[in-house]
Amino acid sequence: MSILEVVGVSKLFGALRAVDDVSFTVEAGEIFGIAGPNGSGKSTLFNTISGIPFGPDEGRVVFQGQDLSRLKGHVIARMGLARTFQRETAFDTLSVFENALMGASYGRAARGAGAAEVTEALQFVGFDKAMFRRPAAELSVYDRKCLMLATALAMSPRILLLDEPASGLTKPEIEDSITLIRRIAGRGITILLIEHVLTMLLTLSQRLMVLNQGRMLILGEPEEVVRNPEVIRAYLGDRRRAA
Ligand SMILES: Nc1ncnc2c1ncn2[C@@H]1O[C@H](COP(=O)(O)OP(=O)(O)OP(=O)(O)O)[C@@H](O)[C@H]1O
Repeated sequence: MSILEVVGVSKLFGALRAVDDVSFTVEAGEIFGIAGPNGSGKSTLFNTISGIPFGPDEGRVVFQGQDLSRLKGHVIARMGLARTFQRETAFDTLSVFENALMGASYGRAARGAGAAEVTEALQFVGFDKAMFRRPAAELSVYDRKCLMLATALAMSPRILLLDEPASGLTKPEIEDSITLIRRIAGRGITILLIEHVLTMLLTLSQRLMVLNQGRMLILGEPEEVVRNPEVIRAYLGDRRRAA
């Protein structure tokens, strides 16, 4: 059985169908890539799946056999579906540790887990204990992204939605992120990956879906998808901005 089924999902903002009748399934343990030009509906799709901040207007999202479509974001998180955001979100005045603890209290770890899970998640993404007390405001862009990842991992998710983890990173940092995401997948966590950086998408994704104007253009083997002339012309032609 697929771990995630997205069935005819749409999200409307007034007359705009930001996500328009999108359907796909994700298998347990898969890294599933999502590409598409700016404004094609990628982040809105993540919103509708995670319930943060809203679910779909039409269609269904089924996670491990359960329909998420009408559930609140925190309920979905506690079921084991976590996400990160395009912009690094952190409470600047809180410490690195306190930020990740917030994640643990929002997600699955709230059911009896705490400091141990947070410590493990922070160390897993590369923070040593000396960093735990630093305010998030002092972190570099890369470290803020790592903190967002650790916060999500502290929820003990079964599936993780990553929204542009490589944006704003240098080439070596992108390489480090690729390694880290691989290690996360190695823990058995299924990953949905929105990214513009093709090197990351092609290195990590087992399948790649391209959205355009809210609709699925193509879904398939990544190397074939990015060679598809229609994809190159319409969506990826000016996106090869990664090194
Ligand atoms: N809360 C909102 N209210 C109104 N329109 C919105 C809202 N959120 C997104 N949109 C619109 O929905 C469309 C899809 O936006 P979305 O952010 O999902 O695209 P994206 O593919 O993630 O883009 P990018 O690659 O730039 O992050 C865009 O036209 C956007 O302006």
